[in-house]
Amino acid sequence: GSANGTAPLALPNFQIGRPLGKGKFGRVYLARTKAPPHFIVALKCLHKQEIVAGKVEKQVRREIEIQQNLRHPNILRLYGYFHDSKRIFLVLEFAAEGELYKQLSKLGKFDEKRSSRYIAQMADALSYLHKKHVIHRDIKPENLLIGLKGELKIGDFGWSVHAPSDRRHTLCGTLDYLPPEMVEGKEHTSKVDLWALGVLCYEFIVGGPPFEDLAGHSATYRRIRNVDLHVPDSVSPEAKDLITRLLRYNPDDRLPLAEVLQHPWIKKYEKKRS
Ligand SMILES: Cn1ncc2ncnc(NCCc3cnc(NC(=O)Nc4cccc(C(F)(F)F)c4)s3)c21
Repeated sequence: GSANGTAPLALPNFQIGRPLGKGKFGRVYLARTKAPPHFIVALKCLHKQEIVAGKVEKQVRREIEIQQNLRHPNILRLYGYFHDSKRIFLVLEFAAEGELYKQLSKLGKFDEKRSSRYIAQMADALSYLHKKHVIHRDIKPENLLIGLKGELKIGDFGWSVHAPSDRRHTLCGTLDYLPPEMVEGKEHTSKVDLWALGVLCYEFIVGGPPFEDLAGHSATYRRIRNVDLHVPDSVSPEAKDLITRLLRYNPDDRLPLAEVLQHPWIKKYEKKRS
């Protein structure tokens, strides 16, 4: 029970603020609890008929079940959810600095110090996820947010699964982050996230994904399968070394997360402990 007699996680208990963004299946609003302490959250509103039409209700359920049990500073918290006749609401941690991809498109690319810190935070979050046998499977700038202290937060576990998984999904959205094994519809393991980490590192430093091919999907597929990688000379040798150790065709040849966190390019920019 609560002060006004309704369950705490219910719409009447929230004051809705400005829209924060809109995704495929619904909008996100800044919100706060009416009753003190005024807890600030991001409220994602999903429309049930769109979820049913998109045949993604299983994924939303899985996301809620997975994300509710995750506690890590670089993973956006899902505090809970509630629904009314037409909508499902996800009560999410509010990431005060907003969407990472917006900063990336505004700046064009990140300097290597900022990129290194983001990649270190990603590797930390991914090793936490993999220890819980969760593969995110959808690591890309659009799913990353930035917290109050400039820290990276992985959001949107809509495509995460318990490892290993070979469930075929109609993969929607960008192909740029898919590893060869997913492009070829093979069984995939948590090592798909290692490939995505390499793609992300390249995109942060260079400003665009490594296998993008404006000739279209099949050209991108081919470049991914052939690991047709060209790292510009503007990229430092240490950063290039990490990228090439993650973007390996064979999942078992990809640098494990523990070694990513010990890589010279990561240690070089680690926050100095005063
Ligand atoms: C923009 N913005 N600015 C600040 C800020 N702070 C927090 N959050 C923000 N935005 C919301 C980020 C999200 C986190 N988790 C999500 N989860 C989801 O959207 N799940 C989901 C939906 C529909 C269908 C499916 C599936 F699986 F069925 F496909 C899964 S969206 C913020």
